[in-house]
Amino acid sequence: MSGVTLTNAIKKYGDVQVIHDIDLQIDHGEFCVFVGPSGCGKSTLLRMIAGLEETTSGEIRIGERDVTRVDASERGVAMVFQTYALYPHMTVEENMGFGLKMNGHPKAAIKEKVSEASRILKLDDYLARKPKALSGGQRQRVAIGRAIVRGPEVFLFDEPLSNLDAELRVDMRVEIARLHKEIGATMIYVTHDQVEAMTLADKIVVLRAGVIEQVGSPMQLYNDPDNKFVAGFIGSPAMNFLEGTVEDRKVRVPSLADRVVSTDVALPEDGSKVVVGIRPQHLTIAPGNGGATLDLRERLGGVSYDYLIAGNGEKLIVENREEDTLPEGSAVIVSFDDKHCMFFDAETEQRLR
Ligand SMILES: Nc1ncnc2c1ncn2[C@@H]1O[C@H](COP(=O)(O)OP(=O)(O)OP(=O)(O)O)[C@@H](O)[C@H]1O
Repeated sequence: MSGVTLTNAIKKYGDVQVIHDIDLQIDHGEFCVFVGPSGCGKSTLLRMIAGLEETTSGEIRIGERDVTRVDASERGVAMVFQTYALYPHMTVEENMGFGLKMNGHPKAAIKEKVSEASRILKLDDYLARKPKALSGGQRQRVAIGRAIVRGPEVFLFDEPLSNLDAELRVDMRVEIARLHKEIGATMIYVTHDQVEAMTLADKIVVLRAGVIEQVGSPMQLYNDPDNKFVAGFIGSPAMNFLEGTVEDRKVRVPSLADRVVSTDVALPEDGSKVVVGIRPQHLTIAPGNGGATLDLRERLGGVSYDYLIAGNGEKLIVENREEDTLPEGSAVIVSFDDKHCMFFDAETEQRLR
């Protein structure tokens, strides 16, 4: 069994602490995705697991082994980076087998491992080519192949798709999901793309400023975020947030013409400020004086996104599946079912439950 366990993991660069006391359990065979905004420490945490960054204190285990002070090459992990760094003068086959060759593996064993990886990644037709004769997506597949032939217990991916164009990213995302299904190894994947996180992960770890904000399955984080940060980060387009005031155990939303929202969550005392969160697909608009204006409509085909400006300047996005002809600049009434609202403490940003 080769899950990964972090206990009180801390990373400091000099006096600057960038990873704070991380406790995390990644189960054997799990696809775990680290997400978070730029600079939150995703890559650092991955590199600590890989052994490419020293862990200042705390413990990292792979399966039963404490690998905290173990050399990267001895950890049983293989890493795939954003830049694939293939050897330009070697063929695909030689690139994939190179690591094994350097470790003195017999030729026949290397050939067998490379052909197995090539089968999984559908690279059979390209084995004799040099990297320059491959597309970006094919090159990244070779880089993944290089990781597979090493037979690691844990695969680590550091934003492997961010150099690819949008269409290829989607294809490669599907390939990586398929690869995980086929080989069933533990995989840890870093991205700042929440769509990648949602579609690939069994478990998402949301990081902010070196701290775990929440861990859970994609739908757990989407349906039941612990705080405003996670609620705003998971889901696309992002959840809308509006200022509200508690009154008589309800919430009044000034920017939507003082719409009053009922809820059975535990609200703070009257007069307190709260943040009301509601997802774009739970809002509908109709012409009328409801305190908001349709600023811009973005048509994507089957769906449109309506960008509204509500009273006091708050912005809202509404997902619209109708063929609506309402002109931009119209005054609109925004409707929603109260049960779809979430509430957050305005100070701590924690979810009110
Ligand atoms: N060698 C270093 N010395 C000092 N600080 C560093 C060093 N490497 C990284 N950091 C800092 O650690 C923090 C986390 O960086 P990291 O690269 O892990 O973030 P990230 O979430 O992967 O960001 P991105 O998505 O932009 O790659 C950042 O604030 C960064 O400036």
